[in-house]
Amino acid sequence: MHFKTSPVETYDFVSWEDLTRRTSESRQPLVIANVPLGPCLAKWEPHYLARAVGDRPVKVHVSSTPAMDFLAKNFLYKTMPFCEFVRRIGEDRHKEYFVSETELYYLRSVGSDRREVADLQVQFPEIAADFKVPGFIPTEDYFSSVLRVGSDGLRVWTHYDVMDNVLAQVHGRKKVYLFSPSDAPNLYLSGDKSRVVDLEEPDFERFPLLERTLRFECTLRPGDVLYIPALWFHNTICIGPSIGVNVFWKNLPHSMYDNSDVYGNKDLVPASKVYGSEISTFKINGV
Ligand SMILES: O=C(O)CCC(=O)C(=O)O
Ligand SMILES: [Fe+2]
Repeated sequence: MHFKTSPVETYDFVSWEDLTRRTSESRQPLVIANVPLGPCLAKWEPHYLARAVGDRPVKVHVSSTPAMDFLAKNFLYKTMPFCEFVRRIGEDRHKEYFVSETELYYLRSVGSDRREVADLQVQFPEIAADFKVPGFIPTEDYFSSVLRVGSDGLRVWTHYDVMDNVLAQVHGRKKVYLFSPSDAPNLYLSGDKSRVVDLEEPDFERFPLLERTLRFECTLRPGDVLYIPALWFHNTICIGPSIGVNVFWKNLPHSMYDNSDVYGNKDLVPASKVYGSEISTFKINGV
């Protein structure tokens, strides 16, 4: 058994205007190569980040298996100094560890309390100026900028977000699988997350409807930016220690978004009025 696959369309960066046109016309995922992301492309690697940010504590995901599964909760959240976290990202085996000497780590930066949105300028002022927010995002619609750092092989579960998003790769590579929102009935969803975590060799016996899906795929290299339209499912795998930033923005009228949503993944206001609040309660601690 297998499913159909398709590469994500890829273009070389031309201009921000060109990107505005392409993303608003197609609303399909796109990879844009050679994007001018600023000095981060030359500077960011684990040692540089460790020196620049220092020992400020960060809350990270710690997983004994590469495939993190939000629904099965097969990982822990632990707080450690940022410099210690990026040092461990580069190790195959750890002298000090929480669950196993080969455990993997993942940072999805967050605000300093449950109401603060992730913003590179606020939580990582030492390095924020290195990263140029892609210039086609309307300033008034900008929502958050999220630092994403992960160990080699670390996989983030299949989910969707409710805002448009660009995922910029700065260091290392990242494999990304995507599915259209029209594949939702075939993805065994629980809220905004899929029970199917392994999309490389999925269990077709357990998830036979997967055969009906079309899996889009791409591998991001430093300087590549992936446009992930709102509601598209995505699943990511770090290839080598990986550093990137994603930026969410409000592509719809702002009154459509839930004001208490700091992750960009709560149902839109009209949807939660239809479904009721119990569905939205799935969505705390999302990515
Ligand atoms: O890059 C990752 O690790 C996850 C990215 C993601 O979920 C997003 O950009 O919305
Ligand atoms: Fe996401």
